[in-house]
Amino acid sequence: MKFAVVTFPGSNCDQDCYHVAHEVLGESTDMLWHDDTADLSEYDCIILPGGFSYGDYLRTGAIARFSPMMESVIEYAENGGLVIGICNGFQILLEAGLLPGAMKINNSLKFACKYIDLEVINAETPFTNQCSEGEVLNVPVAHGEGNYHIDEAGLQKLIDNDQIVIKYSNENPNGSVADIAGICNQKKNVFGLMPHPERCSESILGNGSEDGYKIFSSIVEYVIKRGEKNGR
Ligand SMILES: NC(=O)CC[C@H](N)C(=O)O
Repeated sequence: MKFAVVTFPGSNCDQDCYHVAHEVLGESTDMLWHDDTADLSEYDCIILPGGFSYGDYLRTGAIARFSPMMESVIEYAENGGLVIGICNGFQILLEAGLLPGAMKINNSLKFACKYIDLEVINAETPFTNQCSEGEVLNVPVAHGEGNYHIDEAGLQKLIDNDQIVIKYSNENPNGSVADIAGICNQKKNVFGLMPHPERCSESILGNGSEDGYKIFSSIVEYVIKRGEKNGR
């Protein structure tokens, strides 16, 4: 399969995502630059990485959302392409309107940087099929603006459509509504999460968790199965 990672000015997890996709998973992976547009149809999954795009000015993701490459990503997502936005990538997906809701500054007004337990709520998405429902994953968070907000009607929609993919388990590090750590769109092809699975996808890092690998291997598994179904 083929991944692409988009780099924005201020991205700081793009190389980590590339490393996991290319080195750890062993999949073909391209780096794309925010200021280009591209026909993304050759890719099986686009990764919007974490970081501080445009210095987090205005609101996180609010400027990056207008990058030319995001026009291509929006078109790709609307055609059913897989998109995963990690941390700042999630913030960009919200600003781009590919996912519902908005991000506020953490309730603590402090940057939260720690390992945290997550509960898998929906294990039937392209991004979580290697997990089981209720499984707890230990994955680091690192953000100042991860306080996910959505109004009551919006939250009910997320619940009704099984769009809440992962929740904070023991501790909510930012005050997000309903302990939400990651959501997908209604069609389940766009996924945004605040925690960083690319930071815990291999044992050599020595941090005791490789749980992030399950998110990336879910994507590979989904693409393989989809290919088999389509006779590819
Ligand atoms: N690790 C990141 O992606 C940083 C997230 C973000 N820009 C924040 O601090 O909220």
